[in-house]
Amino acid sequence: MASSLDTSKVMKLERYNSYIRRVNSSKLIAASSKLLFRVTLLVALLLIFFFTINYHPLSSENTSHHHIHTTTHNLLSSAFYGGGAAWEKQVRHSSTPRRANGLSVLVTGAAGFVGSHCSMALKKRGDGVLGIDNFNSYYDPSLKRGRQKLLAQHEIFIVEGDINDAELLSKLFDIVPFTHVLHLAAQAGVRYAMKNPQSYIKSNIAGFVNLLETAKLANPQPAIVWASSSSVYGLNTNVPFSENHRTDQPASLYAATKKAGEEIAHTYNHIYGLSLTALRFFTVYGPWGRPDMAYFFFTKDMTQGKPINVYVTQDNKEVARDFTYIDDVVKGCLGALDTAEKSTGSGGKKKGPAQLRVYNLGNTSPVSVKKLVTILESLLNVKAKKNVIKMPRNGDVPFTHANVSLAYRDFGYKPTTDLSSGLRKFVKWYLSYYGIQSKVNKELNSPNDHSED
Ligand SMILES: O=C(O)[C@H]1O[C@H](OP(=O)(O)OP(=O)(O)OC[C@H]2O[C@@H](n3ccc(=O)[nH]c3=O)[C@H](O)[C@@H]2O)[C@H](O)[C@@H](O)[C@@H]1O
Repeated sequence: MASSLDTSKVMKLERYNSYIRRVNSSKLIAASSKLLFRVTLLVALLLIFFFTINYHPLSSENTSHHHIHTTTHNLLSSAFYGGGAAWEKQVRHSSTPRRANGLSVLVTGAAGFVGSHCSMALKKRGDGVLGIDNFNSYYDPSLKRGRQKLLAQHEIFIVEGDINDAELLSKLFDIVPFTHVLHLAAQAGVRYAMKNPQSYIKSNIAGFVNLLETAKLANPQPAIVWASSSSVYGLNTNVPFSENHRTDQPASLYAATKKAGEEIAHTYNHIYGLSLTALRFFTVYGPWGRPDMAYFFFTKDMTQGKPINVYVTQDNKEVARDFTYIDDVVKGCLGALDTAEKSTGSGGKKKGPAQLRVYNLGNTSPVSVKKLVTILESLLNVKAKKNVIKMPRNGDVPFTHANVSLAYRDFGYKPTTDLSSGLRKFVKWYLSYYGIQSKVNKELNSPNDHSED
């Protein structure tokens, strides 16, 4: 009896245990399917989110949107980037020349100062122009958006992207057989290099190499004209600066990266047969200029009654620059593009020697910073609050002065705008762009001034 009672107890206990196991396992299944559902939902939402913000905007004017766009673009692969039939159509339309034997030019840094002016000039004469720009915030991106808007009115499309994005670059070269690249995208500014050295390495060295890597593989290989800088002359005291003077004493990291660019250009020309032309720009100024440059922020500070720092050398001598007006520089860039010979390589292989050139694009008549301020005082009709201080040891050189005979010989480069006339055009643009009604000198609107800027 006792044993049959025990047996039934054991059976009951087993049934109970098995019931508990069933309940537990169905609970477990329910819980894990809930979890699975939530994870799937989350992944789907994330995918939708990334896809939406990475979809290439066709004519985005929205800066905050762009900020998210570039940030996420850095996180994700460029597989999501650009693309789409409408986007490709714009790329093709913008880069197609409208004249016989017109060039098809990829302009890097097209929303920049020199880039936007050159893009317009090329388009006006019937060449095809496609821009690329990352719209970074080194200086007020709304000015870059303003230039983008102007370019869009002339049917020039700017792809929003970085020259470090190899996939994007090769995609552009797959779509368009560019004849030329005008490479102006860079981290500019001499003094900022002490604050953010890495940005110079990223844009001026890594970005340039990335572009050259893409160009060497392209078929046809384009001819490349790119922006070097007068700063490569560094501490050279031999004046005026000629292309054969020494450039091995850079005074700033900025100058060193531009000099490195010139050496890298030599390598790609030598190994892959790329046609490469470096243009050493001398302190370019004018309408739609860069707000980080002295003439620009002096104008801003002077109109707001703020003091400005006017540098002198350690031994109290005046600091001077060979200030060069934008229209002259644009003519130089177009001249260099027009005389650039074809690259000789294909599919990454050199087929013969190719052109390798370096030119100064300056104004040939240096003006002191003190004089620059006097001109601005007269144009703005205000007295500057000047702090005359010794030039901080931050990469600046005491003076620059270009010899441009080589550019004159090879493509007729001849600067025609003196600093007063150029600054008049700049100030006129500045006051109108920023909507400043001021007690500005009536002379600004002199009848001789037919500027379109
Ligand atoms: O030609 C070049 O290679 C370079 O020209 C400019 O560099 P920089 O000539 O130094 O031009 P600014 O920064 O506008 O300075 C112009 C002059 O004003 C002086 N300065 C600058 C700032 C300031 O507060 N006070 C002042 O007196 C500088 O020492 C310099 O002599 C550009 O900023 C560089 O990107 C370019 O590569």
